[in-house]
Amino acid sequence: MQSVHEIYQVNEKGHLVIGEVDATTLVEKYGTPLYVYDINIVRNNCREFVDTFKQNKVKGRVAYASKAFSSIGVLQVIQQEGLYVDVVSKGELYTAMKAGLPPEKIHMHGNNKSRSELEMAIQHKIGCIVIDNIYEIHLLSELLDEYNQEMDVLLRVTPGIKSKTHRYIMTGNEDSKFGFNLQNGQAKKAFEILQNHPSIHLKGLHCHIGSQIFETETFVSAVQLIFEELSEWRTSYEYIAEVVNFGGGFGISYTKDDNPLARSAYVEQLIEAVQEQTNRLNIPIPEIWIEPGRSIVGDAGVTLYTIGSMKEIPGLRKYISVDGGMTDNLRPALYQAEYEAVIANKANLPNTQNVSVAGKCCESGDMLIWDLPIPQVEAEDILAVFTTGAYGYSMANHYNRFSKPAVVFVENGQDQLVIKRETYQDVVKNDLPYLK
Ligand SMILES: Cc1ncc(COP(=O)(O)O)c(C=O)c1O
Ligand SMILES: N[C@@H](CCCC[NH3+])C(=O)O
Repeated sequence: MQSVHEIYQVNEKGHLVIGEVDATTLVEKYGTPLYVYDINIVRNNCREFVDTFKQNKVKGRVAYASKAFSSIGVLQVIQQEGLYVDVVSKGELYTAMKAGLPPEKIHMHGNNKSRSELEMAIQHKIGCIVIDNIYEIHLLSELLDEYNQEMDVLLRVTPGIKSKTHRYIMTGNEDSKFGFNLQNGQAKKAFEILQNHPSIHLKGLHCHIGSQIFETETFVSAVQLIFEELSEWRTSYEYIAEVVNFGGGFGISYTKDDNPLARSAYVEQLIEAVQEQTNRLNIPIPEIWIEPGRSIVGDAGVTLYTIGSMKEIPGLRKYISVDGGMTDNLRPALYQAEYEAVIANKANLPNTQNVSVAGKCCESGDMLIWDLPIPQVEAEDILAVFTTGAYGYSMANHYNRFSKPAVVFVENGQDQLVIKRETYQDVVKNDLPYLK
């Protein structure tokens, strides 16, 4: 596999170019750390998913999992590309509404939706709620009565599949906090409550087996298990699902060692597996919904940092420190995630040393990259870390009271600020003095 940065160009000055804009110009204009998104990549990723359904002449729906990166600007792009949006909180729902998404194009997830989250979903008349547990069924039912409203739902099931990914991002295994267990009859119990419910309309089943998955066998197993269940419900209750939703989880390439399939290949495998099951069971093919997050925005993002201090421990390691770290990218600390990077202002120089890139938080574990080949560098050089578009800004935090970086979109040579850099006033804005 090629290195991820090989998709980027380097200009005659030897500077990295993102979306036809010199990365060093962006740094001069907006400062660092800076998240930069090439919006053409986001658009192409959306289109690949949508077009695969069209080409296969199957009714499909692509909902962007906005947890990967939620902002008004990105959701406007998502809407322009015709996608739906999935949200997991009031904050994500609020952002989607502010971005102008029609409420019927919004789905809501969550393993512990609160009364007020469900109320907000009902008040805005969103398109679908993915129900996760029995408590939620009762709460939703009570609220729908109160509001004299109805709601389309999917039932989230955990099929008991261990997807081949990091333990923290598996969600389809039996021992998971998400969804109704298929094996032990919990899903069936939920179905029995919902089958003739006056205000909750069960459209079908949902299942998300995990994230950053490189193969399709586990998706195909999920399809088989879901249809086995649906077949039982058909025999016992004459129930026919209108929708099956297989979530997101399609892997992307962070380093040259990652070998994801094409986006279209994940979708084609899902379609094929569903068709096989519906043919076998002789039932109409339901709509197939998916919820990609990472594979929409992940490879579109690059984070630019300024290099500061450096330290060499002879015979052991050379550290270079940057002006961000686990506050803008939690993934290395949380999942030992690996990244590739280049020196944006020296992108045409040969690599002559191996370094470890440290963040500036007070944690030894705040390391962004352990082994990075780079040319000779000095303070003030710019480090560009690739593939930071998913779960970067969305998991950014204020540890050590760092302010959150700015986000810039670039497209066809134009750049635009879409999230302002936080100020220190922003950081303390909710603090109140303790008056005694
Ligand atoms: C229910 C659900 N849908 C979709 C996603 C998006 O996953 P990914 O970003 O891996 O595509 C997630 C996150 O893993 C999720 O929990
Ligand atoms: N935040 C995770 C993925 C979790 C997906 C949400 N269910 C990551 O960065 O890989």
